[in-house]
Amino acid sequence: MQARFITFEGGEGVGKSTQIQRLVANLNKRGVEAVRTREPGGTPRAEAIRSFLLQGKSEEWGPSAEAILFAAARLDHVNSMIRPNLESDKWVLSDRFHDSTRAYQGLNGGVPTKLISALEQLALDGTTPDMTILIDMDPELAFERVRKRAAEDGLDLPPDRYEKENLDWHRQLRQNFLDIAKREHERFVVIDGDKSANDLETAIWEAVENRYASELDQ
Ligand SMILES: Nc1ncnc2c1ncn2[C@@H]1O[C@H](COP(=O)(O)OP(=O)(O)OP(=O)(O)O)[C@@H](O)[C@H]1O
Ligand SMILES: Cc1cn([C@H]2C[C@H](O)[C@@H](COP(=O)(O)O)O2)c(=O)[nH]c1=O
Repeated sequence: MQARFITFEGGEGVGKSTQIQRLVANLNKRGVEAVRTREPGGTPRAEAIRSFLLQGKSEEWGPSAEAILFAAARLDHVNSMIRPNLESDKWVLSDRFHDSTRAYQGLNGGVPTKLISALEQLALDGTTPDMTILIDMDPELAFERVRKRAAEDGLDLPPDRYEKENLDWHRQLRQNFLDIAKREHERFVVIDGDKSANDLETAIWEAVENRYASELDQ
């Protein structure tokens, strides 16, 4: 069976982490070895860059430098984690990947497409996702979920680098992802995130099963 590389994308709090865990479990039930990872991060070196970026320490450097840092983390992630797992026939599911750089640093941050494309070429070097699941939802509703989670966990954490941007910024971000998905409609599946976690799980499983029916039947 050919190993597949699936990425999850979308704004803050739309349910990516929840659904990626469920998809790994569903694939495992079908006898598929699947591993879960995230960006920025997924390797010790990339996690170090994640802390620096999400604590906002890079903000004063500007969006182009931040895009370069996300790409540096991605280069290590692809070379040390994603590609080796795919080569040993494991499916890799990543919570965010290069479309986040396009949407956050490129389309919202104003980083020129030429730089974004050059960084993609450098970091991915041909390791492009086979399928991208975009969980699309109103950012206001998604932030309600994030606030509820923080209240339930008794946490009073400061918002991270991008959570603190205003609602218009996040509405534009949502549109950016939808525009990317429209341009690359063969790779993307857009799922409405405004449903229960169980209904979302079913919709995502149907999309994956539909696309890889012959492989999952082996
Ligand atoms: N379908 C859903 N309905 C209601 N709440 C949900 C749903 N899916 C996830 N949640 C809750 O919403 C919060 C955010 O979910 P999750 O962490 O999966 O989102 P995320 O997209 O990975 O977030 P982030 O971008 O902040 O990492 C969590 O508290 C989670 O339990
Ligand atoms: C990969 C990637 C991520 N980001 C942003 C998006 C989020 O605000 C954070 C990651 O946090 P999460 O809770 O794990 O979703 O980083 C970005 O701006 N550019 C990127 O390439």
